[in-house]
Amino acid sequence: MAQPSQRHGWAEARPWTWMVNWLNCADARSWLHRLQDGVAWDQPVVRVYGRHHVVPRLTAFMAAEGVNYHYSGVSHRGEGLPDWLYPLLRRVNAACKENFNGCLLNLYRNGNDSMGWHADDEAEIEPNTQIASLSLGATRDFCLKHRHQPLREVLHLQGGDLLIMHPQCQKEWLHALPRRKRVLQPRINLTFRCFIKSQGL
Ligand SMILES: O=C(O)CCC(=O)C(=O)O
Ligand SMILES: [Fe+2]
Repeated sequence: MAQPSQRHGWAEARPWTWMVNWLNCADARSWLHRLQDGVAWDQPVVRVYGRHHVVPRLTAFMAAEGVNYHYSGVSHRGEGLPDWLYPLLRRVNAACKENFNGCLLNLYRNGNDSMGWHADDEAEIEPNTQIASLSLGATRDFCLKHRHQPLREVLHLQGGDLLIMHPQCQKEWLHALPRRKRVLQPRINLTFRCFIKSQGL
């Protein structure tokens, strides 16, 4: 019997590639600790529909000089990628066949921290490039829903998993990381992105 999605012609392949255990346990744990202790984490205030909110997680931004990135009233400026990130960046670049020049980092201190529905479709991101999302630490549910069709997915992302979001993922789908009260351990997520550099740099 055809699945409902096939009967309605919605059986196209999903626009992402999920690489489970892309980093082995030891590497995933050592990157988690290094990032937890070595990154200057911040808790920005964002403006959404004219109201100010403290984001429910900690964040950091790392990018090449000349990259400027704005979302929800928050501005980030690239100051060069740190040398210690390159061994990881080279592996992510090779897995995705991209040349990422920036990374947004999120630290979810426990299951109370979250991220709402959105797509990473800002004008500063190079069109038709992949976004690579590396998970470290606690397993969390990563939810996706199609913008126009009744399609939803939940991926249980574990420490060491690499999720490659293809360009259609931002065009046609939204994603979110909902609160999960039972999760007590921290999780770090890095999203590697190709940013358009400002003119003249
Ligand atoms: O934490 C995650 O898995 C998602 C992060 C995310 O969507 C983002 O940084 O844009
Ligand atoms: Fe995102």
